[in-house]
Amino acid sequence: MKQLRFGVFENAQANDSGTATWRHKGNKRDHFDRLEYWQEVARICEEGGLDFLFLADAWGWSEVNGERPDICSTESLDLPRMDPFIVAAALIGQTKDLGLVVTGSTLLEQPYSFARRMASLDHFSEGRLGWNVVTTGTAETAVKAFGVPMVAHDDRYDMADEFMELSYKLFEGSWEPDAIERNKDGHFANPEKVHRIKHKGTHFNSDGYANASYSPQGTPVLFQAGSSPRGRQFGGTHGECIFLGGGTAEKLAEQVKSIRDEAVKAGRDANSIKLMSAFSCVIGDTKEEAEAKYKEVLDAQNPEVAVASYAMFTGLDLSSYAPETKMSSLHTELSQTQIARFGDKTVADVLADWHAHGVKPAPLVGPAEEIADHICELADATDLDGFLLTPVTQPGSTLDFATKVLPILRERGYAREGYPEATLRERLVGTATPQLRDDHPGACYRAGAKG
Ligand SMILES: Cc1cc2nc3c(=O)[nH]c(=O)nc-3n(C[C@H](O)[C@H](O)[C@H](O)COP(=O)(O)O)c2cc1C
Repeated sequence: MKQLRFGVFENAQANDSGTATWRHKGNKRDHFDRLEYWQEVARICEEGGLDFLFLADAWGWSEVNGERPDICSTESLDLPRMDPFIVAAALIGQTKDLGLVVTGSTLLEQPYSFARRMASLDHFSEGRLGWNVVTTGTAETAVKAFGVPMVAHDDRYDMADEFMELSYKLFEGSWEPDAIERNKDGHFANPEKVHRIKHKGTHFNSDGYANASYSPQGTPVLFQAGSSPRGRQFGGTHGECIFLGGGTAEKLAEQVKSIRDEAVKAGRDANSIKLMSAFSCVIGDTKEEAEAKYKEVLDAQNPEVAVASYAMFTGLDLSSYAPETKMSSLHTELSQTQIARFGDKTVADVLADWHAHGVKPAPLVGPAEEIADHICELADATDLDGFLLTPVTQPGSTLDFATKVLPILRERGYAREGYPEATLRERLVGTATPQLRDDHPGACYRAGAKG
């Protein structure tokens, strides 16, 4: 039996993942732009002993035939959003142990300034920062908004590899961990321990000194969730904690193995990567109560959201097809996964499915014991290291999980008691020190960067 890790998926916007549950009377997510909302979520996470709060993010928005449908505004489907870095910064002083994971795009950020922002958060949080590395799937609208050239899918991962290389130089190689002496009778920093880094690449150039000094973890804990073959290869090379989108035990076990195999190919220990599956739940004292609770969530959602949101991923307007049309007869040049994954289902089945949970995994609906059983069985059958709760409503979903399911998992030995005195990396990845493991590709850039 493994002691599992647990995180909560959040997004600084009113809805996420293709659903729009903001109208539900108990859901406070529509106040995502108020600090009190985030303070409450963070407090629940920390009191519940969760490992981290994960702040997803995306740039851009989805369009159908070059337009943003009005329902995207009336139901707040992609916009507006808040900056996850600012949310994390605002929560550092409110929390003591909770890990804070921010999403940063290798397509749209500038590595040099990005490294300073990350180091600042890692310093202030005393080593509780994680970086979810994304190449930005919503690239087309995002690049137009940023006024930068479009980069094709696999090339975005090549660009991400180079972004990582330069980031490692800045995080690991410019300032040695003990460069700062802060000695009023001597030096502030030892010049022999501050190194110039040089990087001349295909996408990025940099020549100079990192703007911020070595932070408690050096490189923040690296999270990733790419699922394409190139995405898995990237994750196996750089990721320390990888999210899977959920699914059956069989599918998850296959994905876990494939990512561990990628790690080995990259010269890393297979178990140095922690694999966490997204999951969702609605909890009641009885099955009937949980089902009634879930029905309230579904009833609060405008059914047209499913049509608009599905069209965003595929460009297809499912309302224009007969309900009994087989999904296998449709075609898109956008996300083909969003057709293929429904196999032989009909248009009516898919709209019902999408209305219920969008791209999130279908929630487990039932009493806390049943949810805990499912988590334990999945962990035993798959070699997963943990789970990422994708809430249905907030902060209710997190509160229910933290106060009803986690105590059962603790009793059974699947979840740890309390927080150890450790950085996020030591706690989550199980490293002996706060820094990257020696077999991680970033470790070779420590002190005295390569040119
Ligand atoms: C749990 C989870 C969280 C994710 N969070 C984000 C995110 O915050 N921002 C983002 O652009 N993509 C996010 N993704 C998507 C992945 O990072 C990735 O872009 C997507 O799986 C497509 O990868 P691929 O092109 O390699 O298949 C997430 C995926 C999962 C499963």
